Amino acid sequence: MRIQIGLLFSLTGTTSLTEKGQCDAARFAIEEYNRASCQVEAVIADIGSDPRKGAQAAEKLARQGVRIFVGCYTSTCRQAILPVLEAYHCLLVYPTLYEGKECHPNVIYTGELPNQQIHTLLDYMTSHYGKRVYCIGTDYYYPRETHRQVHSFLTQRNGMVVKEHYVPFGHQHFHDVLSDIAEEQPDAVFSTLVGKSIAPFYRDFHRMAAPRKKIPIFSPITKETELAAIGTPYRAGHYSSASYFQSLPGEDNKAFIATFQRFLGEKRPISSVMYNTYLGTKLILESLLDTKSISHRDIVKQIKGRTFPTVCGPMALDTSDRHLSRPVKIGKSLPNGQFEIVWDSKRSISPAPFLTDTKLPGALPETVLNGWSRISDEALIVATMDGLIVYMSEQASALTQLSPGQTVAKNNWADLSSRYEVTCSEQAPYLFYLLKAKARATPTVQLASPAASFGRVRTSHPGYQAELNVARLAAESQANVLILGETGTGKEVLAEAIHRESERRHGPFLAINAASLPRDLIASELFGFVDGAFTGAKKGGAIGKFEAANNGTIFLDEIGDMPLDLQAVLLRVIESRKIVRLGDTKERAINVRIIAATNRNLLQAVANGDTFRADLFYRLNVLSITIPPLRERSEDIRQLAQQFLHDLCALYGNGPHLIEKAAWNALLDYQWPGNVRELRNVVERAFLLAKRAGEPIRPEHLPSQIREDVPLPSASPFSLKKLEQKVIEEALQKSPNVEAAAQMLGIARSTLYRKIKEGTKKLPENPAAKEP
Ligand SMILES: Nc1ncnc2c1ncn2[C@@H]1O[C@H](COP(=O)(O)OP(=O)(O)OP(=O)(O)O)[C@@H](O)[C@H]1O
Repeated sequence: MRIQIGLLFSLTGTTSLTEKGQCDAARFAIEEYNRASCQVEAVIADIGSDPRKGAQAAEKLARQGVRIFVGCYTSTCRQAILPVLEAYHCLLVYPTLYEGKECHPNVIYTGELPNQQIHTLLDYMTSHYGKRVYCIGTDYYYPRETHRQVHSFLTQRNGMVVKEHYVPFGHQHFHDVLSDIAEEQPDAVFSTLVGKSIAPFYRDFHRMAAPRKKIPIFSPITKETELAAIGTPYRAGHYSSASYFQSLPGEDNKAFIATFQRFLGEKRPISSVMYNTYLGTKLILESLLDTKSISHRDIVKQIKGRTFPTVCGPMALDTSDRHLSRPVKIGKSLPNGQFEIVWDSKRSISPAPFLTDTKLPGALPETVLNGWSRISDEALIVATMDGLIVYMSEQASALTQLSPGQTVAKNNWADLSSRYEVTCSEQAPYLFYLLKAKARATPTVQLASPAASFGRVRTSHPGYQAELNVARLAAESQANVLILGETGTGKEVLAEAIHRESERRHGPFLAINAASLPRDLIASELFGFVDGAFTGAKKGGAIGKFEAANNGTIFLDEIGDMPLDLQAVLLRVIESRKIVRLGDTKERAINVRIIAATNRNLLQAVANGDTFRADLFYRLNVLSITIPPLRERSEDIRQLAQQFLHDLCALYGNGPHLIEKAAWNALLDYQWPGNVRELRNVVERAFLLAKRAGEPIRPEHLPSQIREDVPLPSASPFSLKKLEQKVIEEALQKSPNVEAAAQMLGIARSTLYRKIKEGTKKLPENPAAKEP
């Protein structure tokens, strides 16, 4: 059996500097394999740093029968080829470090995740250099998302991102940025520049910023390949982190370098992305030997859960997802273009693709994180229940040798108490330790409660709590915000909470829904119009929502449905902070913060390149918050239902206060396609029925789809959709018109129309189920 493996790399284009090495590494792994059994052919496609080309190349190869791919460097490129992988049942080995938040069934990820690479690098940076950091990156998803995590990490440690700056792909002129860095004098620079921008930035940085103060650059991307392009004397004294460095000691690494360089025909540097590509390709090839199958399911089944030796130490493909647990090192760059290892995790760090914002399992109160050192002399350490230190006040850092990110075993805490007076308070999911040098008396300290509150939005779901941390940051900043979440999850409620907690709280909060407005009216609604601007325009004209929201916040709901031409206008407004009314030429300055929301996969739309503009996406996505669907936060169903019941009792003066156990079970089992909106409607309906009967809420007061809801048989991604289809179908059948069906489902009419249009369900034959 002759097997073809598609190598999707950019041999030309702005990121070719790094990707050429990755392509060589995959070829090397294949050549090594073929030496034993000559069965595999590498089919190379140059995707020219262009995601669309990547998708086209993948599709062409898939049509020719290729089922295994290795490749992609940028996340945008990976995202672009996912639909091809799904359509043709292919597997992709994605060998590049990335921002996480993904676990696609057709992908194996062999690059480092932020919890392995970024958090370790930031820990080192903050403990050795300081917490005032200047971020610079190339303008696309990975740098923006990574800087968001840097921001979140630093804020939790009383640090800050002093400024964030982005440049387009291939940008090579850094004079302005470097003057800015020289002015700001941060403790460190964090760079996510990629490709051709790296060498000019490091060179100019050396010339301009460095002489005043030794400011190091920390970058997850700048490795041996890039250092070679930077050259001497510009490349020494900066930091990176990864599992692999060429300078790793050990005979096995020496042998690997020697054979790889022989294959390359030159003494070219070897970097971690190259090693991760070699490793990923090798894993697939070894599995092929055993399974003799090119089915992505068989290959993954074969590799999952296995531990295998590497020159960096043992690694294993996690059984629950598709990322590697791995040891991580931090390297400091040397004049010769290699790294000196300055820190070594000495153990495998498990992958946490969905724990990218923070290591915290839940939200710690801001008061503790930001204010402790200012308001108290006590040394405070906060650790998770299994001993991972997630926060240390300045006093605690001064008093002990410990640092955040370290795990302290239970008996070692006891050891500390021989040197300090230690008071421990357990408030799950955290342990709070107060330390004092032994000679001093211990005053009683009231620890702040770790429960978080953000206006009406309360949650016990750890993932959502972490997202609410970002929402709090958003409230403190002027940045644009993008809220992602299914319909009815509370995007508008959260947007309003951010507004209410921000400096703009005394200004207006105006919401506009792009999907519910006729296309022709969106522009006039947003920007206003002058007399005679269009046929039928109101006499005297009108101001638009942007002007009306001046000094406040505008909430643009369903932004994913905004027509492309209007997206261009919106982008101009965001950049210039000026609007022009329709039919007018005069520019008017506005001071409005934009919070946008969508329940669509905008990134996919950006990757496809035809429905949403990438530049607008990145403008809006300065801070993005994802609200998990209600079915994933069952802990909130109870809390929200109780809150709604309480509100209803207060509103009606009396009524049932109790929900019977059987009714609770039905509520907790149900999948809530309409999310919080649906829950609120269901509780209100049940409240009124039970009130009339003078009873507590029982199952018979709940709608039939909830009483009869059968738990999903498995975590199949398709069953949920089917369930949703069933619910929509039933609602349409039972309702006299679409409006009533939408009400029954607890979703907006526009949302129901969209779902019908998406092919979720065709309008039924029932002639009654039509528009009124
Ligand atoms: N945390 C909350 N507390 C109380 N009510 C909530 C909460 N979140 C959502 N709701 C209720 O759910 C309804 C839907 O919320 P919202 O309109 O904010 O959702 P959405 O995600 O913007 O929906 P859509 O995508 O359909 O526009 C609201 O009317 C509100 O009453």
